[in-house]
Amino acid sequence: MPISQLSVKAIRNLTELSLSPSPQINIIHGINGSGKSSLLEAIHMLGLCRSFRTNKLNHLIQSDQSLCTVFAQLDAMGSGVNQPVGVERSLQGDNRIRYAGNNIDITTLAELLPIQVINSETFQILDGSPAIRRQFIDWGVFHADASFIRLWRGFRRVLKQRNSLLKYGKIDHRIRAVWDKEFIGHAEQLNTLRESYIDLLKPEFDKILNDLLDGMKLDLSFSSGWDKKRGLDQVLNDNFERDLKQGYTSAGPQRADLRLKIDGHTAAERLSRGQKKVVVSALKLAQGFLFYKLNSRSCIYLIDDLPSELDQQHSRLFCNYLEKAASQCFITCVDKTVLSEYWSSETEVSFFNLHEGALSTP
Ligand SMILES: Nc1ncnc2c1ncn2[C@@H]1O[C@H](COP(=O)(O)OP(=O)(O)OP(=O)(O)O)[C@@H](O)[C@H]1O
Repeated sequence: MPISQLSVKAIRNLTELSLSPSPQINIIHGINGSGKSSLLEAIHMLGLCRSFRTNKLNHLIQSDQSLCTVFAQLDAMGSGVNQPVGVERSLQGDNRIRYAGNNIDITTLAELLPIQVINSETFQILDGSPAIRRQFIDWGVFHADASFIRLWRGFRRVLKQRNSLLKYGKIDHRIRAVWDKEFIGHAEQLNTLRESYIDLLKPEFDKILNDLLDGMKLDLSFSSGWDKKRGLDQVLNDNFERDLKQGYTSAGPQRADLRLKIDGHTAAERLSRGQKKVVVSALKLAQGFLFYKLNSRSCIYLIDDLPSELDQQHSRLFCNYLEKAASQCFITCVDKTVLSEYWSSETEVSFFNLHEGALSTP
């Protein structure tokens, strides 16, 4: 069981709250403004030290409070052994992260508590900028390959350095050769990790989408961020004068993207809102299934307002998949009856009613 005990203090309207969630399905219900999304945000904070709703974490801290905390008992490896994990964030921006009695960093925390969010923002995977799709890919690569984070940080450093040389305007060709070599080395390795991940993700996604969207076929493909036929060395050379004028590197993994097409058209242009929700949910489910295959443990799903955009049939199919994923899920909705019937009798489903930031007994 991932989270067996959860306590939240001073996150938005959640003054102080404790609950013992089910290892499987948790339905958080309540009227608008009762604090449902805030509870998901608290769990997200516990896993990643950030919110999925805002970059300004001070908005998360309850008005008149100087810090917020989230604490849980966590069986991170699914071995049956719980360890305490806690995150504290102050108005000054200090994070304190503790696991099993030790201070840990955010990367270690993210490894311990792999979290997937499905909410209205998840549509951005289809409609939004390539940066959002790269984030989606890199979530998977981070959890699939331990070398990713070091490589990614190295690549960011080299890219920053190359871009500042380009901005400066004059580059000695020997210095340029050194940085291009570094850039290409990092870029090729990063690209290989991303390509391998998408190769593994694709069959998972195709299968889930086929089941969820009545056999609809979408073509998922990965684009590296440069013309692979010419090779990155040649591309950097060909682009050099333009890059110098613009002051940044126009090709490389920083331009990678995920393409989703249907009958040759961009999925974002073709699909209805409900279909888009199914597609992005299928992508997130595929990541969860693949995560399980690669790591023999499950990730946690935070699903904000599951019924919105989905009809009954698709909600049911989606819930069936969540059951199969054997993940711990926290699902919010206004009316609990909508989500009461979709589960098999073996599934442990817990309901939590929120009212003005507090749990009320059923
Ligand atoms: N920093 C804060 N301090 C105190 N209260 C806050 C803070 N930020 C937001 N709130 C309040 O917390 C409440 C809970 O918001 P939340 O978005 O969690 O509700 P919800 O149950 O998900 O609602 P909905 O069903 O409308 O999506 C809101 O009334 C909001 O005004």
